[in-house]
Amino acid sequence: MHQGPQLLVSVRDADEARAAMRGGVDIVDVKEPAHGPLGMADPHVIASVVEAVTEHDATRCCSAALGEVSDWFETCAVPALPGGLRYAKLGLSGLGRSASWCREWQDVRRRFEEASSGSWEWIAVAYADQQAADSPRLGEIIPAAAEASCAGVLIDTFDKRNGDLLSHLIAGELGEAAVQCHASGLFLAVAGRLSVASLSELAGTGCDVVGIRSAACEARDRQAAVRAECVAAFRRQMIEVFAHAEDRGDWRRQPGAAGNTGH
Ligand SMILES: O=C[C@H](O)COP(=O)(O)O
Repeated sequence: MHQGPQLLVSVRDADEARAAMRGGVDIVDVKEPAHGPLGMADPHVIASVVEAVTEHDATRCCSAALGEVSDWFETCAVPALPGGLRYAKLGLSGLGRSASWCREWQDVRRRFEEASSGSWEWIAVAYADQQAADSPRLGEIIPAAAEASCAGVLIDTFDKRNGDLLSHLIAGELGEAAVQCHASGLFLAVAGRLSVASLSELAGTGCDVVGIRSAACEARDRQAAVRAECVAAFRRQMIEVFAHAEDRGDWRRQPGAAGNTGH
């Protein structure tokens, strides 16, 4: 059994979730890619993915993208999330110059919690292309995530047309982020147009979760459907590359082992 990072695959519906599970995904992330980097799927779709995952294999878990915090400013009501989610995440784009982004993030998190009967843990999201996203900096988000009792931090890219994660942050910066996250009881997930070619650089960073959508789809087109063969091929490479780099990082921490619980 491999002990490297867990593999997260973003899926848009239950069919894609089943394909990702055939390919060996660990964390099934529900996201509508047509609605942006953290596009929220319809709550009924989220519920059907949770059901498909629970039926298939209870050892896998689900996360959901809930859009950007700013998406919910003008909306009176946020939708109720279905039960069975392990993690949820909200983006912070557009809040880079807001002195009150932490409070705005907290307010939207609270609204989702109050609207829903189930519970989950939060993942804070830092965009590697922080200027394009106009989001708070990674260095501000990690302590805020710890303060908010998040389970982890995801570093992703905002503009999916402009480079991958490693074109915005070098492996050393990801390694520093992993050290800071782990010191605060948070796991570190990384994503952003990652491919098998990214794996050797990621292997020394200490990341706990590797997230993909593009690499899980035919021809790396993130709007296309997730294919089991693409997920399986990525997973095989991930296990191999991380096994060879065993002594280079502290990647043995897994989501769920964090000191923080609840939200
Ligand atoms: O959370 C993971 C993202 O959905 C990754 O998507 P991407 O590989 O297309 O950047």
